[in-house]
Amino acid sequence: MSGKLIIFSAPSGAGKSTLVQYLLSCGFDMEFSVSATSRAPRGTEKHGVDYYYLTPEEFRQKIDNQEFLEYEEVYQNCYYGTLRSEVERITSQGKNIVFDVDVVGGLNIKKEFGNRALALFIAPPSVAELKNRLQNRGTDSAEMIEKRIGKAEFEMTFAPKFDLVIVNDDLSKAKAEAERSIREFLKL
Ligand SMILES: Nc1ncnc2c1ncn2[C@@H]1O[C@H](COP(=O)(O)OP(=O)(O)OP(=O)(O)O)[C@@H](O)[C@H]1O
Ligand SMILES: Nc1nc2c(ncn2[C@@H]2O[C@H](COP(=O)(O)O)[C@@H](O)[C@H]2O)c(=O)[nH]1
Repeated sequence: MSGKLIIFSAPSGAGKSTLVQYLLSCGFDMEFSVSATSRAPRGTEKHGVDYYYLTPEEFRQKIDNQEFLEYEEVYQNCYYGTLRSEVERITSQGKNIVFDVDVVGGLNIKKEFGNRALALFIAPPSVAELKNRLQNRGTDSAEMIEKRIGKAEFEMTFAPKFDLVIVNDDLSKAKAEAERSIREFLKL
């Protein structure tokens, strides 16, 4: 028994978490892949629900033990990665798995799983709007927002490598498009 993989990647602030949370409420037979990170929990985030929170040393130890399917040092000394054990835990039960990962991580998962994975790129309507969204979200310092925006311009160049690009301008249209593409991929 093995489930399928659905990957959401986007520059930070484009709205992938918003779309993933919506899709998880739609009744699809799929579970969220909880990533590991060495960043500190924000607000009400919980260990094992939003992320597995590790120290940078613990994270590097797992890299050395080859426990990651993919990982990135997304910002300096701030790692994010997908544990092989998480993917195995979910897909071995025949359940589909949904990922919310950065652009390079998403392409690495797609490369490993080929047609068993659907890779969706969520694009913002513009970089200016991306900055607005990060500022309005209120979770990051001005310095961190600048880092995220700097990375976004590079990440946008990877959009053509994905199976589908969804422009998240009107949120309800983006939700409908994501839902439709997943139904088609899962043949529902
Ligand atoms: N279509 C939209 N129009 C306006 N605001 C939006 C839209 N989609 C999402 N947002 C808002 O933009 C902000 C960023 O969205 P979200 O946190 O989902 O982005 P993300 O891509 O998951 O970012 P990160 O990678 O940093 O976790 C949130 O405050 C969210 O409510
Ligand atoms: N390559 C990976 N990137 C990941 C993973 N989990 C999350 N992320 C990405 O990191 C940034 C920042 O996230 P935040 O929670 O600090 O806002 C964002 O783009 C995430 O998608 C992962 O397992 N691998």
